[in-house]
Amino acid sequence: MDPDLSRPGDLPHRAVVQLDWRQPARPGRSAPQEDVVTAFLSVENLSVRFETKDGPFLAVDDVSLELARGEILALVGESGSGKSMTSLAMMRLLPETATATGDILIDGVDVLALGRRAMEDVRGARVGMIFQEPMTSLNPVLTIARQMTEGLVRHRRISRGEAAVRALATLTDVGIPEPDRVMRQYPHQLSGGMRQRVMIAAALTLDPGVLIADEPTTALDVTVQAQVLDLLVDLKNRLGSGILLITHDIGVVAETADRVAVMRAGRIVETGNVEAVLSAPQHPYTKGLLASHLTLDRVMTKRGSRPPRLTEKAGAV
Ligand SMILES: Nc1ncnc2c1ncn2[C@@H]1O[C@H](COP(=O)(O)OP(=O)(O)OP(=O)(O)O)[C@@H](O)[C@H]1O
Repeated sequence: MDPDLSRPGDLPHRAVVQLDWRQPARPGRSAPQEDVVTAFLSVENLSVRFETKDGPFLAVDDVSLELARGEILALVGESGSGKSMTSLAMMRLLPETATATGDILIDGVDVLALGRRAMEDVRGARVGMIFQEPMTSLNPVLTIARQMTEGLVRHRRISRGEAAVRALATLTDVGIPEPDRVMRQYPHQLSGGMRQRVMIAAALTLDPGVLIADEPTTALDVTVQAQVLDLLVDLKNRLGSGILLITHDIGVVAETADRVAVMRAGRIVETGNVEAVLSAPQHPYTKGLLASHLTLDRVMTKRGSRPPRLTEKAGAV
């Protein structure tokens, strides 16, 4: 599908070139121009506060992060550290008792300032979301075809027939064998791994710049987990998707991510390139996370021994 270049959200990430604002032009010199990896998603000083009977509680405390297209940023931390609240705030899907403050820019759009209808357009079209358990996101009484084409018909105003062609192509993109047959099936007729692939395909149909994947493999068995993670890396490389990968598993970070932000008690305590953070963690909490998982050698060995690419696999899950 050709991108609609009139919409900033459809610009291929490689085309993003901007003046480097960090180096203002001096008299007599032309302003330096260079390729800058522009953040598609930018979060600044985000806090999420709950009013509880014991008083206010900050589930997310002054979090800042950026994500460009074509990279995977892992947000890692133990249960309760605030990962999900951070991502739900980005999608404006927080519980009603929560209040978010700060700045969240998605493709230049100030998410916290949007009205409800405008936010519905951002969801799906600019940011796709994948959850841990696809059955909670897929509608059990609708065929896969119906669920895959709904967003396209609504957001892109194309016919059901055109939407079906696009849906079929996206199912093929995520490595689903016999996509024609899968289109006619219901979620319960698919394996867990296949459902997660369908979920990823559904999130991709509108060609969003960013995918938020909240523990996308936790509910899957180990072999299928590796295949789904491999798929995310493949999508990043092939389609240039930016992926925010939320996980409690440092092994998943080592396997998949380019950069990592380590979260603890609502705050980001350490951030950097994965190799740098995993081989020389600075914060005691990061050291603890690593120690409680695998020895460092094993984590880094895992990263070096990525499973074969999707296209080389004999059978998809
Ligand atoms: N409705 C709520 N009211 C009050 N506190 C809440 C509510 N929902 C979540 N919290 C608290 O917010 C904090 C952050 O929760 P969050 O779900 O973001 O953590 P997490 O890192 O995603 O954990 P997990 O991996 O278990 O999902 C936790 O301490 C949690 O107890």
